[in-house]
Amino acid sequence: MTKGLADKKICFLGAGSMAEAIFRGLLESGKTSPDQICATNRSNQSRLDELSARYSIQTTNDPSAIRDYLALSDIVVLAMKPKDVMEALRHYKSLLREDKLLVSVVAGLSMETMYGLLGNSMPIARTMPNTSSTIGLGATGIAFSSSADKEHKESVLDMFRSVGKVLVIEEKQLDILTGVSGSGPAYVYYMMEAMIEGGIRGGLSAEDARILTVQTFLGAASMVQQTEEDPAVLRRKVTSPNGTTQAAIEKLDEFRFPQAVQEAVLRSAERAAEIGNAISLEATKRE
Ligand SMILES: NC(=O)C1=CN([C@@H]2O[C@H](COP(=O)(O)OP(=O)(O)OC[C@H]3O[C@@H](n4cnc5c(N)ncnc54)[C@H](O)[C@@H]3O)[C@@H](O)[C@H]2O)C=CC1
Ligand SMILES: O=C(O)[C@@H]1CCC=N1
Repeated sequence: MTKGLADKKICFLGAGSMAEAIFRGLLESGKTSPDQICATNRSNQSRLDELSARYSIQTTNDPSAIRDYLALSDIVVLAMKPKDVMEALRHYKSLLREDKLLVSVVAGLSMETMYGLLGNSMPIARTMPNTSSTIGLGATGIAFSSSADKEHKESVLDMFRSVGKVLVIEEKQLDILTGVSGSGPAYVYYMMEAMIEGGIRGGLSAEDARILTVQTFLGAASMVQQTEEDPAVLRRKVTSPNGTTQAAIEKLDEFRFPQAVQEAVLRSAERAAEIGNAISLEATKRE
């Protein structure tokens, strides 16, 4: 077990897909043991039963037990939907103090808004992981508050390195990082869905179209990673003059594929900012 997370108690506020991806990585990498982890939600008992059976962690949805776990925790991971954040931070703010570290995975939620809701300057790591963390192949962006010290940073880096690659960036870059890698897996799945459908339309069985598509994505991503070549260079190596790939790329260009993907990335970033602004506005209104 590394120094960063050794003996640290970690409480997850939210027990959904992101929370599970992170604590699964922590447990599988051996960076924490199950007794260090507690996952909580508001009311879904069967989900908590499933998680405690699968990972042997502590779970609860009882508000007073959540308070007890929070009081004992060194690290609190905010892993709920943006719409639930304001209420949760207000509800638990007396327990979220400078002696703990808050790790948020919530899209768009700024440190300024969190500090406004908490009314203190506890150390915060604002992060943006993705669901590939579930299998240790996540990509996570992290920005730290100025109150985060070396040990806090080491703990958070340890946490997210256990589920994939980590980039420490400025907070203002987190929204665009969300557009690339936070939402990114969905664009890739969308393209895979379309390729499978195209294969089926052309006469392949659904199973064969899926096998070929998955292997093509795995192979292409690994080629970029292992050869370190520019994707554009690798694309040109597939594209014989006047061949099949050129014909296909011309069709993608006809539908403005590159523009569509770029606009999607930017729109996701814009949406993250909108979500963050909406929470900030709501928080100020209710002060
Ligand atoms: N799903 C994704 O691909 C990614 C999600 N995120 C962020 O992660 C956060 C969570 O997303 P998911 O795990 O997908 O959501 P989810 O809907 O799977 O899980 C949310 C969990 O929060 C719980 N919750 C709500 N209010 C609570 C409260 N007051 N106390 C304790 N638990 C509470 C819910 O019961 C549920 O267990 C979101 O803010 C999202 O922006 C970040 C990166 C990627
Ligand atoms: O769609 C969302 O809002 C979350 C954040 C990044 C990925 N999923």
